[in-house]
Amino acid sequence: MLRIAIQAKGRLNEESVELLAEAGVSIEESKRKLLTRCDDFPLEVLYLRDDDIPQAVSMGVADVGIVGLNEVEEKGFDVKIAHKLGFGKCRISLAIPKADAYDGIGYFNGKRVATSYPVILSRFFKGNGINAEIHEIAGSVEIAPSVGMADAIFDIVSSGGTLVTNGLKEVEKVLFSEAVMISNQSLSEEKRQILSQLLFRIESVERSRGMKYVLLNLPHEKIDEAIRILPGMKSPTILPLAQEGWSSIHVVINERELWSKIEQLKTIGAEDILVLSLEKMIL
Ligand SMILES: Nc1ncnc2c1ncn2[C@@H]1O[C@H](COP(=O)(O)OP(=O)(O)OP(=O)(O)O)[C@@H](O)[C@H]1O
Ligand SMILES: O=P(O)(O)OC[C@H]1O[C@H](OP(=O)(O)OP(=O)(O)O)[C@H](O)[C@@H]1O
Ligand SMILES: [Mg+2]
Repeated sequence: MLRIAIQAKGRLNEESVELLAEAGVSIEESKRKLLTRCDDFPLEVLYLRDDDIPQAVSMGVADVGIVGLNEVEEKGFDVKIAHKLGFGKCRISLAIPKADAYDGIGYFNGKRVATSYPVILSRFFKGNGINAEIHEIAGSVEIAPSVGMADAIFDIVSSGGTLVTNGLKEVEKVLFSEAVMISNQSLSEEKRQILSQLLFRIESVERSRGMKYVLLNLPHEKIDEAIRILPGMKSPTILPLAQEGWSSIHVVINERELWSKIEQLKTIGAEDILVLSLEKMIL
């Protein structure tokens, strides 16, 4: 049995639960306690505050965890980053009052900077030879300059909307973060195997993201041209249709290229085109 810690509530909770469900590991909402066993996979789910996940994993209270890279860096516990998960993307940035002129990082010398990430910030300042005063606050960091609590801030930015609302501008992007799967450094062989099974499932889900399954009908003599339009992809499946002289082609296409490929296929005579979502790609 592997024990995974995920955020109890907040920004990463929903997507963590969803990812596990897509990997065939379902947690019944009705059964939800702080520690829940999954029915269909040897996994126990422990719900924690995100701040506590790195320590729980490093101590072995949980074997693995889903948490923002920012928390892993800030807390500094010895854990392994087993997989980047691609959601909860944000950055931690330095921001200053909009009206201030910014002429480089020397701006911060002698300034008071409010943040919930003092470790990452002091490492950054140290690395850049900046001597600033760091004020640790737990939340509502963006309000600090306008109430005179600080001259600048160091906090999470995603759309940048919160900064604009508070009359601030982003001047240095210090850390790019996303949700990551962390693991304890010394998992037993059995737990390591469950984790690699879980990661295999997660990778199959990730691979299918943005991919579409396309079916279309085409005259036999156009098949070579169709294959040329679809280079770089695994060879398409070609099945004869009951109608003489026609085939059905099945192919997986990246959503980004979908319309341009379909337009090209139509010009060579493709008909009856069906585009389906792909749930999983297991290689
Ligand atoms: N605006 C955002 N856009 C994208 N990701 C974000 C954003 N804000 C935070 N995150 C990511 O989501 C994580 C959790 O954010 P959340 O605001 O839920 O944390 P919290 O308030 O500290 O929660 P908790 O109650 O668990 O301590 C952050 O550590 C960060 O990795
Ligand atoms: O650049 P933006 O898209 O505006 O996002 C950034 C904001 O998002 C987070 O706060 P959240 O909304 O989670 O509220 P919180 O202060 O309760 O954490 C973070 O602390 C920033 O304040
Ligand atoms: Mg927190």
